[in-house]
Amino acid sequence: MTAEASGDSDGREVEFRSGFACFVGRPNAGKSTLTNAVVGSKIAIASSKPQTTRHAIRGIVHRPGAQLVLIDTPGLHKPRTLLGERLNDLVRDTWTEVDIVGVCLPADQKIGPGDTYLVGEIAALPKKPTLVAIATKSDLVSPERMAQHLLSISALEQKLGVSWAHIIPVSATENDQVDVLADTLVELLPPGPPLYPDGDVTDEPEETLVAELIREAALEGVRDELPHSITVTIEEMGLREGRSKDKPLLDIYASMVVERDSQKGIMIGHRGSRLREVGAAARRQIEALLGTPVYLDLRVKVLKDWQRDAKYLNRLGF
Ligand SMILES: Nc1nc2c(ncn2[C@@H]2O[C@H](COP(=O)(O)OP(=O)(O)OP(=O)(O)O)[C@@H](O)[C@H]2O)c(=O)[nH]1
Repeated sequence: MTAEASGDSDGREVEFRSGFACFVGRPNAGKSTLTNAVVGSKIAIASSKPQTTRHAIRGIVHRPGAQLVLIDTPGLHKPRTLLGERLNDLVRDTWTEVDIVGVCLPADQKIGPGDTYLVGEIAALPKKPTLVAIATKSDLVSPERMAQHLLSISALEQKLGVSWAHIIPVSATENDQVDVLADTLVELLPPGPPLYPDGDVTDEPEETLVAELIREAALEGVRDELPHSITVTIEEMGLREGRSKDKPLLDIYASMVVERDSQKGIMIGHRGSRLREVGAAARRQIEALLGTPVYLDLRVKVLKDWQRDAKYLNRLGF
C-alpha cells in the first residue's frame, strides 16, 4: 500500500481522494457546530451569538483512502464596517477554492431571501463547486416539517438554477446523520494526494486556537453589540522554563481587546469577577485542548473603534 492509494475490500488499489469543503449559510445556521461535529474535535468556535466566526479555520477529516479539509467561514452579511467587508471577501475567496460547498439551511426556519441570495451568489461563481444541501438542526422539527423543508430545498434547484449532489438532514448537537454527511462529502472529493500528516485535525497555529477559546469564554453572557467588539490577542505563549518534563506548565499572556472604556468595565466586572470567571473557563478549555496545565494571564485592552480602523485590523491579523 502506498501513501497515495489503498486497497478496497477486493484488494484492488483505489485512488486516494482529497480536497476542501466549506459550509455556508446565514448567521446562526449551525455551520461551526457542524464543522466541529464532522471533524469530531472542537476546532471552530460555536456560540449562540450570530456572526461570531471570524477566521477560516480548517478541520481535517481522515478516512481510509481519503482526506477532507473543512474550512469554517463567517456568515456572509451586509457589511457595516471595514471588518465586515474583509470578512465577506474572505468568504468569497473561500468559495472559489473549495471542491464542495455544503449549504446549511436550518430546518427550524423557512428558507428566506438571505438563503436564496447566498445560493444565487454561489451559482454565479465562474468555477462552480459541487453543492450539497444540508438541512441543519433536524432535532428541532417534526418529521412533517422536515419533509416540507426538504421539498423547499429541492425547489431551489429550479428557482436558482443550481443542482444539489445530495440533500441531507443532520443534527450536529444530537449527532444524527453527521457520519452520513461526512461520508457523502468524502465520496464527492476528487482524486488527490493526502494534504496533511495523518492524525492532524487542524492546521491552525495553537495560538489561534487558544485565542478563539478565550474569545468563546468571553462571549458567554455578553449582549448586544459587545460580542462583535471583542477580539483576543495572544501576547506571549510558551512552556515555563526550568520545569521538569512530567510537570510542564504553559504560560499564556493574552488580551481581550474591546472598542470602548465602557466595554472594558463590563468585561472586567465587579471587582474583576467577570474577568476571573472568563479566565477560569478559558483555562479549562485550553488545558483540555492541549493536554497541558496552563497559567493564563488575561487582561482587557481598549483599541478605540478597532473594527473600523485599517491599521488596527492589520495589526490584529484580519
Ligand atoms: N438544536 C440544535 N441546535 C444547533 C444545532 N447546530 C447548531 N445549533 C445551535 O445554533 C446556534 C448557532 O450555531 P453555530 O454553529 O455557531 O452557527 P454558525 O452558522 O456557525 O453561526 P455564525 O458563526 O454566526 O455564522 C448555537 O446556539 C448552536 O448550539 C443542531 O443540530 N441542533
